Amino acid sequence: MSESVGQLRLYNTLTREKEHFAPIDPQNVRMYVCGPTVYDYAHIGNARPVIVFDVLYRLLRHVYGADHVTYVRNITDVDDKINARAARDHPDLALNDAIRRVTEATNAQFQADVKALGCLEPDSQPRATEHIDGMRAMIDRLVTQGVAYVAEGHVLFSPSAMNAGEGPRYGALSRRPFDEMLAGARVDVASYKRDEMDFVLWKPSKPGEPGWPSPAGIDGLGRPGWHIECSAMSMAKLLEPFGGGLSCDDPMKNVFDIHGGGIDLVFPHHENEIAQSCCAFGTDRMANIWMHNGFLQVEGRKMSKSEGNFVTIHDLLHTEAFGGRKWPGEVLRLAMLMTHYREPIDFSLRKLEEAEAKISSWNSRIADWSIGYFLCPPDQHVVSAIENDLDMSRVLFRLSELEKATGSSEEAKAFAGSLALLGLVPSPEIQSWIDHQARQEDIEFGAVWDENAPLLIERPTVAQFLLSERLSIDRHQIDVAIGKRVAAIREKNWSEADRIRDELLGQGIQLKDGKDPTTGERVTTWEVKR
Ligand SMILES: Nc1ncnc2c1ncn2[C@@H]1O[C@H](COP(=O)(O)OP(=O)(O)OP(=O)(O)O)[C@@H](O)[C@H]1O
Ligand SMILES: [Zn+2]
Repeated sequence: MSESVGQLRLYNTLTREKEHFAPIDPQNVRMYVCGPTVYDYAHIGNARPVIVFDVLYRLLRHVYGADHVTYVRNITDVDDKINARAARDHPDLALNDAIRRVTEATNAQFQADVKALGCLEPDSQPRATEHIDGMRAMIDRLVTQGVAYVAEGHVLFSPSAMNAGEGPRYGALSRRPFDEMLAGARVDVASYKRDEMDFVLWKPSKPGEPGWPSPAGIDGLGRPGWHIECSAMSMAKLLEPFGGGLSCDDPMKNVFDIHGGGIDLVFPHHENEIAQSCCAFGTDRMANIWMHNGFLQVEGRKMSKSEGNFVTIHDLLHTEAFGGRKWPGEVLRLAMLMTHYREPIDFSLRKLEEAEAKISSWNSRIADWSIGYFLCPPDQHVVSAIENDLDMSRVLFRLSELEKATGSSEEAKAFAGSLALLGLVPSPEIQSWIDHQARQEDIEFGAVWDENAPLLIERPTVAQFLLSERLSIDRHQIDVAIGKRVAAIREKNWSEADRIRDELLGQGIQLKDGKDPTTGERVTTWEVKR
């Protein structure tokens, strides 16, 4: 753990205050973020929570240690929108096969998209369809407790039954008056509901639709509602392995640290998650801190599929759909991080250009300084700024100070380490992949390398940059080896001289012996073997 333990402050939607963060168990800091519903390409608005919570994840790993943080981001692979898309796109297939096609392809695309945006993989990415048993068990518990009821093959949760009890209040997170919640719920007013506010935990499936044996003694197959999915997946991944869950009545074992998502999820989704989990476990909270990112907007309106004002992450990375050109992942990432995560962002060409100018000036500074990102610890002021509810404007200010440092100074190294902490450099996996590729004879930097590696396609500047960075890390080592070889040649120890030459060649470094035109002395230079 670093010395900054205990400095972290996060804005909590539950209390509407910036709070000091104290993990329930510093050995295992637990965070859950609502992930995508996989039926279509993710748009750049969907990338905002992924990037914001990736920065928080990286910070938590820095503060508490990489092995002491569990980050779960779910994949919603059961949803009516998915069924509709599957039927439309694959009319020739049985619905369940069509659904599998849609969810697998969409999920693979999402994973590739967010990786290109520099996001680490969460520790766990549960799929709703793998946790139906947990959902059924929670639903049974809620029915037994009298806060949910069966009607016409559905199971519904009753907020008014919850509020009639002793426990936490429904509506505490969104703090909306009941009538406003009614309007905002956008729930269909179905005949089987006792109350308009009641929301679906389980619904019957028609023949041919995906379905599982139903809970609460209902005959026939059915499927879960969206909200119960997150309650069950957070239970399975953040509570059960640590002694919590439905069979445990220790309240603290059934609470985790941080729950996140976009601001649109506060109501009804998160309100409903809280209602389900708190009633099922008998706790007063589901998670201690609730964090929500603001919208990414276009001309003042939320970017969304239904508005039709969206551009996909894939299109930004790989096509010329936006601004007539492609945009590298780190530029998109920085453009997102230049605004505080709770503020709205207006997505524009100018924003991307501004981010790109910063990235290229930073990259060339680091290349000039010959510093490796991953070897340097981040600057403490940058860490403190991120710890202050991800205060990116202070981070950017500090980076602009550090950028003025001189090469190989502590500040220069702290600058490089800070960019690594922010995920603004390609990940180590990508870097080692590039190193591997660089050793292949037929690699031409600047070319399209591999259609199956979309991350690197059309990103020659990053590739070249990484190559120079890799070499700058090794440069000293190369110079030392050349010095030893010169000494061996002087002693006429040819076998040792050849051994050193071959060893370097094995690392992709080709030596060239020549003579200085004026002094006539032997000069050895080197280049990357092509
Ligand atoms: N314009 C946006 N700005 C910021 N976050 C967003 C935006 N649109 C969606 N999100 C977030 O993306 C995450 C994934 O949500 P989901 O897959 O349900 O997308 P969505 O809400 O269906 O998108 P859309 O509104 O376009 O239909 C959620 O956390 C949601 O809050
Ligand atoms: Zn959720």
